[in-house]
Amino acid sequence: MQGRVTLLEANRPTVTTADGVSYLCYLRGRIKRDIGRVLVGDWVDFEPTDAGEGWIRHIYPRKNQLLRPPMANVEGLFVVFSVSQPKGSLELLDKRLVLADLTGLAAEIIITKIDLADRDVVESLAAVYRRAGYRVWPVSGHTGEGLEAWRTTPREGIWVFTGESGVGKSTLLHRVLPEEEVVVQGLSRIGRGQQTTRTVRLYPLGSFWLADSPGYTALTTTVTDPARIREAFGEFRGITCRFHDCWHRSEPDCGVRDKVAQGDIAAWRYAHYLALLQEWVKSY
Ligand SMILES: Nc1nc2c(ncn2[C@@H]2O[C@H](COP(=O)(O)OP(=O)(O)OP(=O)(O)O)[C@@H](O)[C@H]2O)c(=O)[nH]1
Ligand SMILES: [Zn+2]
Repeated sequence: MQGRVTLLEANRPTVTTADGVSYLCYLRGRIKRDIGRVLVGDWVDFEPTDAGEGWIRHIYPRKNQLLRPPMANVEGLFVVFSVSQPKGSLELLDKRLVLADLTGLAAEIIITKIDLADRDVVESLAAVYRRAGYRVWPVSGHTGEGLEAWRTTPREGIWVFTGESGVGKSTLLHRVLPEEEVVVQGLSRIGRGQQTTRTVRLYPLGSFWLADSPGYTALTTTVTDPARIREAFGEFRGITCRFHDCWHRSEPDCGVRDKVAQGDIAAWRYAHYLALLQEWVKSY
């Protein structure tokens, strides 16, 4: 049978099939040797036992892999942002969005705590990111406003919350997942070594899977091609510059800089673009 690893607890994967049945599985020694450890998100073939458990026989190749939380085959990130209490950093937001893009992950932006925020501020922020090509969801984890539209939008695969501490990620999780099923995140020791790993569980949420991963999502990349960073700023697309390969830095007749000067492109987005170029592409 085929299924997806939806939980890894004490080194034992739980595999869930397309019809929603879960099997607590074992990993054969040979697979451990050949593939290493199984990750939440892995697609596997397994052999069910009479006792309702299963033996994993095969792990399918992974499309991608996150280090923290340790997961495979992630489709996208919900980058959670708050304009007040705490006021989020737009620099970190842009960095996360670009890193997601470079890692091959989709990204959508959730602006939460809108019950505490100035609506005009939320709307103008949303407009900037929609212009850059993102789906933006203004919501409140407290009143529930906006959550239905976000949750019921069709998506595929596994989605993970990410964002700064205290922004309201766990509040959103508790709001959309069935109360009795949400396990409090714990630290569990895995293997013989000293490393500790947080468990992640996947929940089906309409058309997609939501991971109840803890706050921090580690994304790292080594960019050698600065064009990838330029492409990650969707609002630059379709703008004409004198040079078709313009970096929008100090080149003459740069359409992007004109748009920034006119206020059509947010000055902070442009500033973050320049900063990221500098930070990641040292030789540039
Ligand atoms: N008014 C209001 N408060 C919220 C909202 N969402 C979360 N909070 C509050 O903000 C605080 C932090 O929320 P959490 O959900 O714990 O934030 P988190 O992102 O999971 O935080 P970390 O675990 O540190 O990463 C809590 O006191 C919540 O009650 C919201 O939509 N409106
Ligand atoms: Zn330009």
